[in-house]
Amino acid sequence: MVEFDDSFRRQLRELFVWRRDVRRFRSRALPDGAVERLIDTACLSPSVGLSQPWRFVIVDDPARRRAVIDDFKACNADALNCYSGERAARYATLKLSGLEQAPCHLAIFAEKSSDIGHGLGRATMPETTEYSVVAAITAMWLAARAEGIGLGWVSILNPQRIHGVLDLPASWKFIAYLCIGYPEAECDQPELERAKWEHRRDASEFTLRR
Ligand SMILES: Cc1cc2c(cc1C)N(C[C@H](O)[C@H](O)[C@H](O)COP(=O)(O)O)c1[nH]c(=O)[nH]c(=O)c1N2
Repeated sequence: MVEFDDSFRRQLRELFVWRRDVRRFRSRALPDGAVERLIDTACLSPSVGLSQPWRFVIVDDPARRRAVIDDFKACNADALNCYSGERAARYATLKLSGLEQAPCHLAIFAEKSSDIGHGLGRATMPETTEYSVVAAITAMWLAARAEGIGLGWVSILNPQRIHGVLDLPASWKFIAYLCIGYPEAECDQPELERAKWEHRRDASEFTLRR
């Protein structure tokens, strides 16, 4: 039996406060085994029916990385076109990926056709497969921060193109593309808040009782 005391709980809260979506990385490589360790921790996450639908693809190949970066640039240009006026000007100033600098690229997929878990919990809500993978990514995000490693989620990508670039089974659904490395700086405030794009709101705004 493991017990957690107040001091641990305070530290855990600080971990949540200081976890950041990181887009600015140092060039320093991650130590051998660091990514595998983060994946190992992510695999302790809950999953519907214990289906463990997460699939991790460490993207080392320079040509594939370049193709992902090109796709991000194209999608980001399209995204900019969806805004106008002051909002467009502000969007253009945002740094929305660390793909060029991050020493590690990790693509994450949900396996939609596996028998693991025997379908439990998925019959009425098949999307719980994807939810399980996102739960694992959140765990990885926090585990990384606990080691001083930064993680940035890039979703400004075309899922079909990423799937093609990485040449994976059709039953794998693209969930996330992560940049991983050592952050240039630590901060307790989201970068989008500092850039005055959006601000973190109080939990009471999103909570109601019935
Ligand atoms: C599903 C999903 C997808 C994305 C993100 C997050 C999540 C959960 N975020 C990061 C997001 O902007 C960030 O989490 C919020 O701004 C809050 O900042 P912190 O994570 O608290 O630093 C993100 N950030 C970014 O710069 N480019 C992106 O494409 C995305 N995509």
